[in-house]
Amino acid sequence: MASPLSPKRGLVLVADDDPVMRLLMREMLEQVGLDTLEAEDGAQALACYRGMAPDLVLLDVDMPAMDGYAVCRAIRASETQAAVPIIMVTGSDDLEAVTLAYEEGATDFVSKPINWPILGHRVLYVLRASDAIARLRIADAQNRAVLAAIPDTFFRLDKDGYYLDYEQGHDAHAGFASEHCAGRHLRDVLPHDIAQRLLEQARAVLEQQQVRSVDYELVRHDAIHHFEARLVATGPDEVLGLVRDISERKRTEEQIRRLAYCDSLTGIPNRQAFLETLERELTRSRHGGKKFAVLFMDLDSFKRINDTLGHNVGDHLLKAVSERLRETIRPSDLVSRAEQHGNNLARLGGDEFTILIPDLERVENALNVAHRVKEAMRRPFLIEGHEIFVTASIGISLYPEDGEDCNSLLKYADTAMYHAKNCGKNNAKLYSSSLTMQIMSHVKLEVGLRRALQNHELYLLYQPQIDVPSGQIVGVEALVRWRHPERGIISPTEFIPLAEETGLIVPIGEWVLRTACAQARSWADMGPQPVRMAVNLSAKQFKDDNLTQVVLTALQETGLAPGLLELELTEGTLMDDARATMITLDQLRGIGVYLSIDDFGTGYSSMNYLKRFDVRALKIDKSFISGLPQDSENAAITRAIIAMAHGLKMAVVAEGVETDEQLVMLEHYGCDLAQGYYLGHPSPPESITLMLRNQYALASPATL
Ligand SMILES: Nc1nc2c(ncn2[C@@H]2O[C@@H]3COP(=O)(O)O[C@H]4[C@@H](O)[C@H](n5cnc6c(=O)[nH]c(N)nc65)O[C@@H]4COP(=O)(O)O[C@H]3[C@H]2O)c(=O)[nH]1
Repeated sequence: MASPLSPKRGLVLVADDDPVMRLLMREMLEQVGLDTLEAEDGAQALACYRGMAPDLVLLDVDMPAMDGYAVCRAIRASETQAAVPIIMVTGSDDLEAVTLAYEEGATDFVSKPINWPILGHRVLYVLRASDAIARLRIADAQNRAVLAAIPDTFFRLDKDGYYLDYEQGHDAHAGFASEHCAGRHLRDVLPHDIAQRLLEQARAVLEQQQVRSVDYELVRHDAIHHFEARLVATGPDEVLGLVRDISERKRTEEQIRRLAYCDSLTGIPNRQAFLETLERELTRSRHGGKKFAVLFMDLDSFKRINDTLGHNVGDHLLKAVSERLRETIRPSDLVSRAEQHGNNLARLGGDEFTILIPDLERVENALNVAHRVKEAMRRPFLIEGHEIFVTASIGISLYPEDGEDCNSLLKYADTAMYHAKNCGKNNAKLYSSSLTMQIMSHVKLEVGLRRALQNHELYLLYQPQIDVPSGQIVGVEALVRWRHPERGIISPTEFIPLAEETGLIVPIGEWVLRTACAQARSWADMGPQPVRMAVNLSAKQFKDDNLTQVVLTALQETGLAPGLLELELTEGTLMDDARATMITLDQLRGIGVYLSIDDFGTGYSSMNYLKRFDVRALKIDKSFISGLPQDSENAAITRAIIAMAHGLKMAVVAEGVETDEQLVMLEHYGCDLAQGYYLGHPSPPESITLMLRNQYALASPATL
């Protein structure tokens, strides 16, 4: 009966000169399912072995002519591959025979007298063991082949971190010599921190029986090499490590990272890189209870430069800007950690740049950086022979005050930047939640303003202008108001800038002009001395190519004499683009309208310009009048302006006259006209009609 232990049956050569022994042996072996062959002497045994290739040889030591030892030796000598198991049958307790048998290459022995019942099992066991050894040999050969084929260095470690062995890989630069490591501790071979990490991971590998890897860097032959050690448990207390030089892979990864994270034009980090830096900073600051700021910078006139000087110059400018920013944000107040430095600055796209200021102790630090950036941008850029002047608008958001996540912080810095732009460019503004409210209401106001004209929500008030010596009303200024359906009356100081920004000033201005001209015409028809109608023109209106035509049409449609229309311009409007201004002024003068300068004294106040522009009158800003008569400085300025204007044959209007004393003083200085609450508030047309009626009645009662 076959033994349940036997994995496979086989062919056994039984060699013995005693036929009884051979018979018994064969009987026992066939009992356990083995096939047998027999040989009656050594020579026959050898021939049989060569001819039949048995799986096992049972060999009696004492045989005539060629004994068992000689046969064993001959078999072993002829073997090229796996060794066939040979069991020698020796005399009882013949230690010398046993020793000799092993020396000749025997696998096992049985001694006489043979324990027949167990012989078959013994043979089966040896067959199985030799089978296992053969398999092990194959596996070992395969392992060696694999290890020889891969370039990695490999080693074995015990659980305490001692190298059991160490086999250097193909790249001799990468590893250590075998004798340098075998028997030594990781710490004696590698820098302490790397050894520690390897040891920790090796222990984890033993605990969890999972493959783990550790990346580390070593300076080898004056160059930094990156290595990856993969650790795998090969027993309960033993770890196999495969070490590969991954420097090339790291370089490729770095190259890919650079391509994915760098702005190709300027070489600084791009939006993606910045967002990731921001994310890391957020986590760091959250844990460390720290603050940081995000600066959002936009160049004020980049589009103009691109359009006028071409994209090539635009690209060069962006490069130069990023370089200058890099220099500007280098000082230590900006950079908390060296490796962070490069990523603190980024180009989000177009002319938008961002800067991260970590470890912010005071908000002022962020403002200081913004200030430095602004100053750096103001220095002219020399690009392809062009001297280019740019300014920057900067918005700042703060963590944690303004937001708790990257997108919000970036969005708020952007919002603050727009606010800075709206506040006159070349500005830096902090974001505050009230700013969002402000912007929201700004947007709502804009939507409302677009409807205001159609819905007849705009109307004009008129403020009288008095001839100082005579006290007569000689003119009125038209001042627009907006009756908002929900908010009530809105001042022009609030909605005119918005109208300018959105371009709505052009249709609104046109409406004001037509309405005012029509009103002036109806007053002109009322009496002998017609009053002049002053209308404010904002800068945008003045630049509108259609302005002259609009003025002409308003005059023609209403039939108002051009000399009765006064257009008030501010100094800023006139100075903006001198050449274009001269042309428009010439055209307006050609029509015959009266031109004056509003808010004089608050801007450039240049006499040269006044001469060149050749306007008929100037209005002294009310800020100079309000201090009179006590403020001696303002008094001196007012007197000087009046004298200068008269020298240029210009009439002078004083704005904001609120008291009798002011009027007396202005009269004393020779001021021509005055306007202000003391003389009349901005009023509805009916009130002015009444005033004019009274005036005409007093002058000539017969006309009433
Ligand atoms: N404190 C004080 N203020 C006085 C006194 N007398 C008059 N004012 C105010 O001073 C402003 C004078 O107008 P502005 O300098 O042309 O300044 C105007 C003008 O620049 C602009 N604006 C008004 N209407 C129009 C318009 O139809 N078109 C354009 N483009 N701008 C306009 O809005 C500005 C403000 O207009 P308002 O709010 O009507 O304010 C008016 C007027 O109400 C006084 O005695 N004391």
